[in-house]
Amino acid sequence: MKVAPSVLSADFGNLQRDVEAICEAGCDFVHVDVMDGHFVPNLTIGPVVVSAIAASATKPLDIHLMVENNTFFVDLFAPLKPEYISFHIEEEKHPHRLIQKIRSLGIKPAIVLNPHTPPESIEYLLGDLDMVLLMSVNPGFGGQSFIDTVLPKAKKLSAMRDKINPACLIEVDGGVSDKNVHLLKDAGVDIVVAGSYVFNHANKKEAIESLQI
Ligand SMILES: O=C(CO)[C@@H](O)[C@H](O)COP(=O)(O)O
Repeated sequence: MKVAPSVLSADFGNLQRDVEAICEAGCDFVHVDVMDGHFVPNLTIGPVVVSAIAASATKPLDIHLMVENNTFFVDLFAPLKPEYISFHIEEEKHPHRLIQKIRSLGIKPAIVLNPHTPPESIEYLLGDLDMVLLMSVNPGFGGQSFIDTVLPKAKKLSAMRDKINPACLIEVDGGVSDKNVHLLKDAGVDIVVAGSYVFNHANKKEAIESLQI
């Protein structure tokens, strides 16, 4: 299991220190939550702060867009050369076109599904994706409880992925800890995003390693 700590739970007064700390502690990706105050009822960071994160990070960025105008934000963040840009299927009229655009910029395209969105909604996109991100909380905030219906959903998606595009990774985000990571692994998940679990832990290396099972 690979681990992408969510910077949303970092101390923003000491962002450089916290980003360096998770990278030194052995995380696999740095997960960056971009919220516009419209698609979700919260507002986070834009390209100025994300470029400061990129400058401190020694691990690849995994940018999760929670925004209304995906194309505008893809253009804003592409120059930072993240590993992944993920966008919500619920907010995109032309997801296939956007996948092609992200790939043409040299970035791996990923799609995010909210807790209620079925995996079948992306059946005909799966072959073109590098990753699918399943939300296990309602997007917008860190520190929420894990919604366990993501487990059968991840299993279903994993079976679809094995048939259609075995190289496509499955990531789960929200309420992840050492208590549920084994269940996620059994369901076929490859990457977990963890915010409060990693940043509230006294020893970040220990926290990250407890998820890298
Ligand atoms: O995208 C989001 C929330 O919208 C997540 O990345 C959270 O930031 C994860 O935080 P925890 O649930 O692990 O505290």
